[in-house]
Amino acid sequence: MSTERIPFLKGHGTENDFVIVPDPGNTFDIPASLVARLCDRRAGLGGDGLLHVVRSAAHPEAAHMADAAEWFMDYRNSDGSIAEMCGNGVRVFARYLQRAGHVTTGDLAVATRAGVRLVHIAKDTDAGAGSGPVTVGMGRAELPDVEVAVSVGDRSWPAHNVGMGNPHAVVFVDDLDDAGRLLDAPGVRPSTAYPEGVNVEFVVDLGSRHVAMRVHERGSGETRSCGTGACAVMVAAARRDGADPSRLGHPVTYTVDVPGGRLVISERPDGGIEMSGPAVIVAEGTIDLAAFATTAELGATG
Ligand SMILES: N[C@@H](CCC[C@H](N)C(=O)O)C(=O)O
Repeated sequence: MSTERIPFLKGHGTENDFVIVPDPGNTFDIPASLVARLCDRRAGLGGDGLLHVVRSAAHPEAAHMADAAEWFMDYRNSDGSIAEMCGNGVRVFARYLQRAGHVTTGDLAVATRAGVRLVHIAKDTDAGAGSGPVTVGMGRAELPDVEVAVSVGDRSWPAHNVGMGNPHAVVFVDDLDDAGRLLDAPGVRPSTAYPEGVNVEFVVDLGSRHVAMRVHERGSGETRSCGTGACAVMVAAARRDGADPSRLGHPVTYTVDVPGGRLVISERPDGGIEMSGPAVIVAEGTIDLAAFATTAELGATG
């Protein structure tokens, strides 16, 4: 990257936090190593992931969606790896577009690696600018017919295999502490079930159609929320509870509490899933790229 200073914002959705890099023309090269440094909570800005904001027409992975969605969410996990979709991220992405004046409240389409997602930005509440919830059409869940199991230490549970554009394994446990410290990724078997890795959600019941979860995210570790994970949890809970909307013939709604807040998720009889939650921008500034170069890189350029 030749540019020495680039703009950034910081935002979160239910405390799943992101470094946002606006780059409409896709002129910045942001390699995985730089993503990891920017997301580092001690040596960088800190974040569970990075949202690279690019016009679809300017990005080779999104140009085919440019007619349907002007903007592409080029999402990266905090270790620099690429993911297909980020449910909290797409709400924060929409909030950034609103704040930057690219869109107003109402409907917009966002291109992602999982396809185009329709987003609705609600009007502000009395709480101030950017306070209205953001609702995202998350598409349909895929339910591969493969038995999977999740383990932590010497304990193991059968898991629900749910695809939300990205892969999830959902386990129902008696206590969220059963997940342990989640510093390391839980074991998931068989390894062939998730060749690209997996996000793992641990879930407890709080009441009727009300659950709480913790998550270990592929590429980011334990986070305080995962939007796609919450949708996977909703789908798994509805199947477990005999509340499959396609059988009932009406929508089903679950409240999913995460360590960083609350998400409300509905599934329609046609399988379409909608998620609502907050999206907040908390800071804006400039990144001095020289400060993120390694000693070796500085030596090579200096
Ligand atoms: N936090 C996100 C999911 C981000 C991607 C995930 N770690 C993966 O690799 O699939 C969300 O809110 O959905």
